[in-house]
Amino acid sequence: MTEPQQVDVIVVGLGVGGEEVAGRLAEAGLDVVGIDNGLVGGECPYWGCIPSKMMIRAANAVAEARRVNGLAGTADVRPDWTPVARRIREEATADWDDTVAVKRFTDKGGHFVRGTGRLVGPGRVRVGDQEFQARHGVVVGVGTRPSIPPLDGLAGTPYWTNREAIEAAELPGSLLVLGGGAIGLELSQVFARFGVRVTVLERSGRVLAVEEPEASEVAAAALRADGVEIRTGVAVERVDHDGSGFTVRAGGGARFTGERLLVVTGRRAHLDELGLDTVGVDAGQRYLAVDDRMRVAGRLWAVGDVTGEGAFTHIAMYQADIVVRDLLDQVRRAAGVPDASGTASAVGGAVGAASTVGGTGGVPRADYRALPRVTFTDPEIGAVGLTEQQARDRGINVQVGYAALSSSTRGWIHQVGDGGFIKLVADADRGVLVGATSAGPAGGEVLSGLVVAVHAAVPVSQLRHMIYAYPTFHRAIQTALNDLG
Ligand SMILES: Cc1cc2nc3c(=O)[nH]c(=O)nc-3n(C[C@H](O)[C@H](O)[C@H](O)COP(=O)(O)OP(=O)(O)OC[C@H]3O[C@@H](n4cnc5c(N)ncnc54)[C@H](O)[C@@H]3O)c2cc1C
Ligand SMILES: NC(=O)c1ccc[n+]([C@@H]2O[C@H](COP(=O)([O-])OP(=O)(O)OC[C@H]3O[C@@H](n4cnc5c(N)ncnc54)[C@H](O)[C@@H]3O)[C@@H](O)[C@H]2O)c1
Repeated sequence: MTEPQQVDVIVVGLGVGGEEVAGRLAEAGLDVVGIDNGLVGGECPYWGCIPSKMMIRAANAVAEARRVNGLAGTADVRPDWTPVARRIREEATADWDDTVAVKRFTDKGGHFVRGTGRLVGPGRVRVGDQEFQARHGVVVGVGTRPSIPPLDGLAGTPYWTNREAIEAAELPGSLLVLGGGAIGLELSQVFARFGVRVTVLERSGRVLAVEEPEASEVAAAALRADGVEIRTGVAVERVDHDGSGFTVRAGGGARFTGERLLVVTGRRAHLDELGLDTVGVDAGQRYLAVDDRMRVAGRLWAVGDVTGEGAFTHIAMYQADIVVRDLLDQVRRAAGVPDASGTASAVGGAVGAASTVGGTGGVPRADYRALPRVTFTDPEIGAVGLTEQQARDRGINVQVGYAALSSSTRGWIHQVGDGGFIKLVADADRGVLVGATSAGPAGGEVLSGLVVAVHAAVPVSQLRHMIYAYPTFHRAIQTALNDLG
């Protein structure tokens, strides 16, 4: 082993969060090594958000075309998976090749190493037979991998995770989906709309169990209308594969069969692989705990899914911005620049950039009160902040307001496909919203106003006396506000 190579920053894992941090720090003039053992960009562009939303776009076009019947004449819709699979291969993933993403990073001045990075001491990372020592810090953005339940018979069968489902060039005749969470519901609806016989097997009492019960009902009803069979409260006991199909046996003698089995039962961080013990950090945690500046320990930061603060691309990006600013602030301080303003040119280079990027206004602290999330089923389920139950569990003096979209003018006009609602959760003592759900044809877009309301703690009295355009879906927010009680 040769002497470690001295660099400014080492980023382990160049997924959504890591790539953003590494790229921006390299652009700022720091000497950055970025390490990834998979594809630069991570899960989101290759097996997650982007290709799944391309599938959803296509499946929604199929569903909307079918709605011509009864609304606008007749339409004979014959879905074909070929253009969807082609688009994912050619436009989204370049056939799962990250050449462009690597170049994006190296063009910014970063140094890329393909391999598995592991901490071997404070500021030190080994990858293969190379070792790097970081002057300013190490950032860990290694994401998560599918959490596969230890079910009898499952290991060794050719089950799918999200990766095989996204890569599918041809669709099976039937599909069992283990897990009725975000991935399970989004992909089940897509495949059903393309003619696959889909059965969702969910362990808990309802699908999308982290959201409001009303959201679970809307999502389940929509999927059932697309022909998906949804079973909840299913305790899977055993999985078998006979070469041509799967059999899943569950409690009470239930038995389900399908040509393919998709296992989407959550995700898991793999902290044991990171060498955390060499820097005094507990590798037995479920996720890598961070403070509100994304710091794990001295000069060690983490970003994205591995932090357990919400497995969403927008969280990884939000955290990345904090890491970049905090790290550059540290660089500035190490260079003895007392204040961000005015002194940049005196020290030049990266420190100059640090003063600009991480400087005036200070380093923002992470605040997840108004964490938005959207499950892209049709109708979409958008949510922000606390659910009613979470608010009650925190001892908040809760008021709830509800409005069904089908009772709104726009919902009535929309007619077919108008399932959804607005639900508001208010803190009656403070007179502000602490959470909201917006389910509907454009539920994720309608959500934006509610995110502002929760984030900025806009008084309910002000929200009530705003003007809501007629006849929009978001006008149902006003109805729900008037229902608060
Ligand atoms: C099917 C699906 C759909 C999704 N849809 C959405 C959506 O619509 N909206 C949304 O906000 N989020 C969505 N997500 C979640 C989103 O993809 C993740 O939140 C996001 O990718 C997290 O980014 P990350 O940087 O934390 O990790 P990842 O994207 O997982 O990247 C981690 C990277 O680290 C690398 N790595 C791991 N260990 C090491 C190591 N030891 N050394 C070197 N490299 C390593 C991996 O190869 C990978 O490239 C979806 C996820 C899935 C699976
Ligand atoms: N639109 C989006 O933003 C989007 C889309 C997809 C994924 N994601 C992210 O990816 C994460 C992972 O998605 P996911 O759907 O894998 O996880 P999830 O945690 O959302 O859902 C997993 C589901 O599987 C169920 N389950 C667990 N073990 C089971 C078992 N043995 N049998 C039957 N059911 C079982 C759980 O009760 C849960 O309902 C999400 O939490 C989300 O943060 C986001």
